[in-house]
Amino acid sequence: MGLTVSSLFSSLTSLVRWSKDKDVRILMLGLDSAGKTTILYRLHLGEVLSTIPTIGFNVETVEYKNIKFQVWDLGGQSSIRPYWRCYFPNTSAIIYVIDSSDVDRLATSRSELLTMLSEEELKGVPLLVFCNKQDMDNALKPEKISEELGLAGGEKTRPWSVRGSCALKGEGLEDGLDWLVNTLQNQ
Ligand SMILES: Nc1nc2c(ncn2[C@@H]2O[C@H](COP(=O)(O)OP(=O)(O)OP(=O)(O)O)[C@@H](O)[C@H]2O)c(=O)[nH]1
Ligand SMILES: [Mg+2]
Repeated sequence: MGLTVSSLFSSLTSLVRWSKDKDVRILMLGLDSAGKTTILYRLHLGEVLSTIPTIGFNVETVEYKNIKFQVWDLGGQSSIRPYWRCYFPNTSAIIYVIDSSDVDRLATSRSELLTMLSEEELKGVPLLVFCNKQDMDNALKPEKISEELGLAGGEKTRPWSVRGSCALKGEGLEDGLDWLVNTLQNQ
């Protein structure tokens, strides 16, 4: 019993130390109009803001379960994508956002994702994919997008998860963050 209490205390202590000391820097990437900025402000303010295309980046602190995430939301237009790499150093986790209804650009989104994952600076960094806009009639299901991305066959160097979300309704976002918190804490 004594041992159990002491090991519980020690895990709690390490959890507190982890959340205080660790600079949890999250990069949120994906093609233009995927919903990144909408997700950022949904998480930061708890509401949906009207957005314009991001030229450059937005950065906000998102506090979730006593952990402060510094979330960097980068513009996704093709002319801006080459600058994503400037933000790669010291990244704790990547959130990659896909517009599930943008079927025509899924291949482009996959190719941008795979290019990014091949970067040395992001080696082993956990990846959370949000298949956003699940409210749209033509949205592909997360399972289908996951299959198209092909991570199950090829990505063995990092923890990853592909999940559905609807930023407008706030659905799926907390489940995704829960996965991220658990993954980071178990690293
Ligand atoms: N139907 C639906 N629309 C969404 C959802 N999330 C975002 N949108 C809309 O998609 C559009 C683009 O959203 P943004 O958040 O600006 O997209 P972004 O990924 O930041 O785009 P860039 O800044 O250009 O890279 C906006 O009109 C949002 O209201 C969603 O879950 N469902
Ligand atoms: Mg944006």
